[in-house]
Formats: sequence, structure tokens, C-alpha cells
Amino acid sequence: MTEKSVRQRRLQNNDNIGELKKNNKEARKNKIAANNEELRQATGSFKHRLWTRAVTVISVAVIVYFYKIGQTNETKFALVKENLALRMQKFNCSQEYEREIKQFPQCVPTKCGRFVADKLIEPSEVEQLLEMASNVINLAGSSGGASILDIHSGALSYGDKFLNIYQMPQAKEQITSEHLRTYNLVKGKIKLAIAEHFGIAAEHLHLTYPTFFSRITNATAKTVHDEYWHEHVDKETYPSFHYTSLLYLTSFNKDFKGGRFIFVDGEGENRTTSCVEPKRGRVSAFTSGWENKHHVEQVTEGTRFAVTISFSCDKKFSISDPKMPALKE
Ligand SMILES: O=C(O)CCC(=O)C(=O)O
Ligand SMILES: [Fe+2]
Repeated sequence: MTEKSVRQRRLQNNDNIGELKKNNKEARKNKIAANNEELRQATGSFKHRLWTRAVTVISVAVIVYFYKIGQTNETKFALVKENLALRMQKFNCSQEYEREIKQFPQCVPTKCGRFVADKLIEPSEVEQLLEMASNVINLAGSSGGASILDIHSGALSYGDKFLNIYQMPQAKEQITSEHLRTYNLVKGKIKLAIAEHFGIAAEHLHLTYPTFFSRITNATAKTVHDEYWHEHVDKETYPSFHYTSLLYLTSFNKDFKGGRFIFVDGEGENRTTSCVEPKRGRVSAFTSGWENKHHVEQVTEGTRFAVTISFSCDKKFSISDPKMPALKE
């Protein structure tokens, strides 16, 4: 091999090596570019997946939220911040109620329904009744959360039993003739309001039993009498009732927490609720049939006082006004 050809070969080799190096460099560059592209795609698809997941989670949360709201479906019939001259809702009576009340044609409401009236009872009247009820119930009281005082029959909760206030001089001490005058006046005003709003003559409404003061605290229930929170229909619990009224003596979120009154309308998927927040002096009245199923939420704090004043269309269930023997003047 000549020197020239050797040199040529070396040059050729050098060229080849250069070519090879160039190719390698190119290949590396391409590989890096491919890797980067892969990484970019992977990151992009990761981001995309993350977005998709976030959107799915948010959508599910929104659906659950609105479904829950839909399920709760609670309307506010009367809030504590409202001061209502009259809020009334009228609707058809339940068939059972209609059938039953037909026996008393002059006592049949034009429509069944419910109303709230905050201006019917004077604040001073409320104060007097609250003073009397709390003083008397404080002498005894249930060992569970719900105590009652019935000044017609004399029943007063005591532990898991009842005492008779007519046999308790300390109880009679707390009830003045002024208290009883106020009680009768208040009861008369509520009776007239029920008669007016349900379109009947007041003379066909008879005060009935049980008509009672209630005191509710968050103490643990000891007997069934303490379990005031169950859904019920007054006509079933108290067959003598045709019209139920409640006068609240303390206020929701001020004197106590929990303890709202809840009407339950419809069933299953069609179930809705409508709440009345108790407040001092608020009267809530309704026809006592299946059209006004309700319950009271559990009281979680403080003390809730109310009076349940009930009316019957059936004269045989009527009770007379309370007359305390040896009254304090
Ligand atoms: O205290 C209330 O608000 C209602 C009580 C009640 O539903 C009842 O005594 O039947
Ligand atoms: Fe009730």
C-alpha cells in the first residue's frame, strides 16, 4: 500500500468517524427531543387527567349538594326574626280528618291549614304566663327533658310521675287570680283567631284536654313522656283535638337552641318540611288532622316554654276554665 493510499484511507476513516460522531450527536439530539416530547405528552395527559378528575369531583359535590337541598326541601313558615300579623296557608283536609269532623257540621273549616300570628298576644301576657309556668314547674319537673303543667287537671311532672298541684300549697302560692285571668283571656283570643281564620263560629269550639304548659330542656329522656320529638298527628295522639294551637313563651336561638316546630308534608320522595321557629308571643295554630303531621326538634341548649291550647268540636270533650281553690289575690 502506498503512502498516498494510506493517507487517503486515514482521511476516509476520519471522515467516517466524523460522520459517525455527527450521526451519534444527531441520534442523541433526536432521542432527547423524543424523550422531551414524551415527557411533555405525559405531563400534558397527567394535567389533563388531573383536570378531568377535579371536574368530576366538583360536579359530584355540586350534584350531592343540590340533591341534599332538594331532599331537605325545608321551607321556613315563620322565622324568629319575623313579626307576623298573620301568615296562613290553606290546603285540603286529610280524608280521615274530613270524615271525622263531618259529625260536627258547624265546626268544619272552610279549608284545613295552619297559621302563625305574632301580634295576637301582648308581651305582658306572655311574661305573666311564663312567670307562672316556670315558677310552678320549677317546684317539681320531670327527670327527663320534658315537663308539663296542666292547670285544668292539676297534673305537674315530677321525676317519672305526676303530682297534683291542687294538693301542693307551694304551687297554689305561685298561681294568682291575675295569672288565671290572663290565661283565660289569652285562650279566648286564640279561640277567636282560630274561628275567624278557619271560617267557623267560635261557639262551636270547645277547649279540650290536654291543654298544658310545657318546659323542654336538653336533659336525657327518662320516660316516653320525655320523647317529644317524634313525628305525630295530634288527632291520633289526642283524639279529642280538632284544632291545635301553641303559644310560645320563649324564643328560638335566644332562650334555647334546637326545639323548632316542623310540619311534615307528603311522603317518600314528595316529603317536604316547613318550620316554625318559636318566639315569645308567637301563636301557631292548625287543624289537628293528618294534613298537619309534625314534630319538635330536640332542644340542645337552654329552656323552651310553650302552652298547647287545644279545641274540640265535640262538646263532650270540653273542659272548663281552671279555678284554683284558695287563690292568692
Ligand atoms: O311544643 C310544640 O311546639 C308542639 C308540641 C306538640 O306537638 C304536641 O304537644 O303535640
Ligand atoms: Fe303535636
